[in-house]
Amino acid sequence: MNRMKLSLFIPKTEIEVYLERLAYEINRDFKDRPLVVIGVLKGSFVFMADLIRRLNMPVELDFVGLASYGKNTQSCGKVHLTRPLNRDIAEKDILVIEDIVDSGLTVSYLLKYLKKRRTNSVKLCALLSKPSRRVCPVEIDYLGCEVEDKFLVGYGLDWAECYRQLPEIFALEEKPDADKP
Ligand SMILES: O=P(O)(O)OC[C@H]1O[C@H](OP(=O)(O)OP(=O)(O)O)[C@H](O)[C@@H]1O
Ligand code: HPA
Ligand SMILES: [Mg+2]
Repeated sequence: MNRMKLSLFIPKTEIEVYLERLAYEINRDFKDRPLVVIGVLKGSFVFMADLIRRLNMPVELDFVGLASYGKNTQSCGKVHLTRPLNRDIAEKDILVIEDIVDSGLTVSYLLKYLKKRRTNSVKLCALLSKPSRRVCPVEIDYLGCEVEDKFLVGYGLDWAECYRQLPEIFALEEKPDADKP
């Protein structure tokens, strides 16, 4: 990918509206029930940090590392487990945190992985969903917003490991090439 530009896609103020609503829904549904919140690294870490500080119930955190994009804007089709879950989650209520559900491959892989662990319940919270790109059907229990088919970066989302630190979400777009006819 060359000659790329960033266009603001979801500003901070809008991200905050999604955070408040999602936290409200999770607090309402779980009340004081303790939750094990599992973030999918690396993309979810910024969203997760902001969301958990709005949760009222006792929360334990853990992480699982999954990757399938690398330097591409499309999944390679195979999900790699880069960090396994290092704790027993039997009988626990689990909330999985994703930055984005795109093809659905990552989350489908994870839900299958968690199903083997005799949890009490597993719910999924994602900030973004790109339904037009879905390959694996996924039920998202708590969703920030649906987005169109654009490659997004910032707020934890990367392209080739870059842009995760941006505080807002941008679309990565090709610059019109002056040399092209
Ligand atoms: O629905 P999918 O098509 O599977 O795409 C969603 C996943 O892809 C991204 O992870 P990535 O593989 O880029 O790893 P990263 O989180 O380390 O950036 C993103 O953070 C999600 O985990
Ligand atoms: O739009 C995206 N941006 C960054 N990472 C992603 N992984 C799936 N979709 C995306
Ligand atoms: Mg990525």
